Amino acid sequence: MQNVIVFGASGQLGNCLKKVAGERGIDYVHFLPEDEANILREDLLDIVFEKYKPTFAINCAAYTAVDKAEDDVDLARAINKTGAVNLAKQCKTYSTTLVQISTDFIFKGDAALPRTEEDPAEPISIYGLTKLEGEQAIAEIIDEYYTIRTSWLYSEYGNNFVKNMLKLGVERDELKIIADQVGTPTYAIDLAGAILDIIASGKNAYGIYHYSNEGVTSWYDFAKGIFDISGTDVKVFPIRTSEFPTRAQRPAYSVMDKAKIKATFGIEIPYWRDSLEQCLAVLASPK
Ligand SMILES: NC(=O)C1=CN([C@@H]2O[C@H](COP(=O)(O)OP(=O)(O)OC[C@H]3O[C@@H](n4cnc5c(N)ncnc54)[C@H](OP(=O)(O)O)[C@@H]3O)[C@@H](O)[C@H]2O)C=CC1
Ligand SMILES: Cc1cn([C@H]2C[C@H](O)[C@@H](COP(=O)(O)OP(=O)(O)O[C@H]3O[C@@H](C)C(=O)[C@@H](O)[C@H]3O)O2)c(=O)[nH]c1=O
Repeated sequence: MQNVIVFGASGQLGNCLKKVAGERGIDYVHFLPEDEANILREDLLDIVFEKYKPTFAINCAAYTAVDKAEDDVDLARAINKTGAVNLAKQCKTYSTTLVQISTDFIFKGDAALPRTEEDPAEPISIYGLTKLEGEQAIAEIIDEYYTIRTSWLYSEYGNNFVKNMLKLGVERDELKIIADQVGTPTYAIDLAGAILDIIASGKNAYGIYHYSNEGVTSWYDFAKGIFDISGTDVKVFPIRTSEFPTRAQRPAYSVMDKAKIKATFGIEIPYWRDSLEQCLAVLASPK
């Protein structure tokens, strides 16, 4: 019998896991509030692991403010690396499998082919670096882990590019969006479903996996898709990265190869625009 605990439950992915688990009638996943399960508080983790003795722990907790992380290195590293270490140590004690969520931003982004799990990581931001440090620390402590790298997450919950565009689209007459950063958006609801599938599979195929929606796009085309589907009337202009300076550098190309997760777990992945339509329909529906 599975017994699963979720850290970072009030974030975007945590909320999506809650929604999908509810829709599937899964009652063995426990969503832990941060005051009960701060991943930097080893005393609280001792209590939580002793209480649940979980088969799986899903780590959705992270420092995700990419630009802010450049000036907030210690906190980003504490949450993204030390937090992961703390969870891995508990998982070792309780024979728990850790599901760690990581990012396409561990890649440099100078390749022209979808990145596989074996491709070298070379982060160009503090966020990407600290997420990679978290991945590597987990692998040094335990063998029984799934590290799932995903990209460009969005959903009806939390702060994300889709909700930001919908807001800016009504506030402004025109927007300039970077067209030379290419990747794949991921509907966090789809990712949540995949995580629950992996747990339910009963397979012990531990290691690193890539998961995003299918397809390839730029932030510019993603924004165009959001405005087309939602019927938002705003002019959108494609620009180069150099025309939109940000504190952190972002990979120019971060498309991920998903062959491994599809072959290992038989997971079917929706095309990014189909999932975007679903999310926008949810956002447009009466609350
Ligand atoms: N968002 C994205 O575009 C992408 C995200 N990812 C990865 O996916 C995962 C989920 O991201 P997402 O849900 O979007 O992120 P969010 O920022 O929405 O959620 C992260 C959650 O972690 C919580 N948290 C922060 N510090 C701690 C702590 N010490 N203990 C417990 N909880 C803490 C945050 O709480 P609070 O808000 O109070 O700080 C927040 O609720 C992360 O690992 C992220 O790196 C990967 C690719 C893309
Ligand atoms: C608001 C805005 C953004 N942009 C660009 C900046 C950036 O290159 C891109 C996306 O900006 P955001 O700040 O929304 O996204 P960002 O926070 O960089 O998204 C990343 O978050 C982390 C957590 C991840 O792990 C990544 O996979 C990725 O999703 O859009 C424009 O070109 N014009 C605009 O008006």
